[in-house]
Amino acid sequence: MTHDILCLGEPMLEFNQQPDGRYLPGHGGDTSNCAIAAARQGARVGYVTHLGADAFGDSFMTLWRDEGIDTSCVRQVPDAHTGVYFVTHGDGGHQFSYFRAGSASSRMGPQDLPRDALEQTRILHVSGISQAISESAADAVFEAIDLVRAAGGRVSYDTNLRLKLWPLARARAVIHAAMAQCDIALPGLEDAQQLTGLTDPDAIADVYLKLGAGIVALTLGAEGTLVATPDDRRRIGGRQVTAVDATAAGDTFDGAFLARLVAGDDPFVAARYANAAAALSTQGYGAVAPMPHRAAVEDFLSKEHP
Ligand SMILES: O=C(O)C(=O)C[C@H](O)[C@H](O)COP(=O)(O)O
Repeated sequence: MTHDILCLGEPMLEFNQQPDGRYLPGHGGDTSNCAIAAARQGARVGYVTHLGADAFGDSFMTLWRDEGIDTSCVRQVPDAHTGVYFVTHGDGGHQFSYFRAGSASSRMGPQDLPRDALEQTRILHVSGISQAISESAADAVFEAIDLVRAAGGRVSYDTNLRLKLWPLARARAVIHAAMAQCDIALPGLEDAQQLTGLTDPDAIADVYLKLGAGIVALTLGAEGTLVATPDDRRRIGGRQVTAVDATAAGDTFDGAFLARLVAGDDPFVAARYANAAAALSTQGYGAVAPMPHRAAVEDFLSKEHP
């Protein structure tokens, strides 16, 4: 199968704190979230990872199959577990606590890559988290990027800076080395401010264009997105909704944005669509459950008053 989008990284079982203190089980992991968001917009999506041969791993296989995501590049391994994380909600928004060290995904290395699938995909999507989980996973991402680009595919990269997983200096070195090989840069504003030391969104977009990306979509939270190409740049306004949980809003943006790019939209039109999808995804708890399908996004956009 030729994929429009192949995502590579670590999925994790999610336990998301509810207003009554109980934890709602679900599925998370940034690149898995992106894969599901893209599939819900109609893209042909596959996922590359290792899971534990455990009930959590089984539940991801069922989830992805239900979402129409190709799992032929996923392996369940007997000697390591599937990662887990908890989401708690406080004054500063949501927080993540991880139980992922030694997980099956973090033990992946370059030798585990599905070379044929990587050489055939139109877009490979990876992130700072895909590289932060272990040195072997970081190496696997670099190798995957080389394979995809040598075969003529494009690479998309979300910074997703997680300082619980690695220190800033190492994150900066690895993320920027990888982004120098990427076509589509998807930094979040707070991540990019820490990674570049700059505050101004336009100056940050310039950094990522200079690194080599042909499209930069810098997400600005509720303010929307700054989309920049070497020839043009525009701020695409955010959508106002009543948000209860922003977990995976960035990943939903990524998946929807990439799905619309492969469908032929220009990056500015794709960002308007993806802003709407991301806003809708904040209206319920959990990473995956509230992600909208295409019809809901179209409906929301049709009610827009510019
Ligand atoms: O932190 C990790 O390692 C995860 O993968 C857990 C989450 O599912 C994503 O981080 C959500 O990502 P955002 O879209 O940026 O909210």
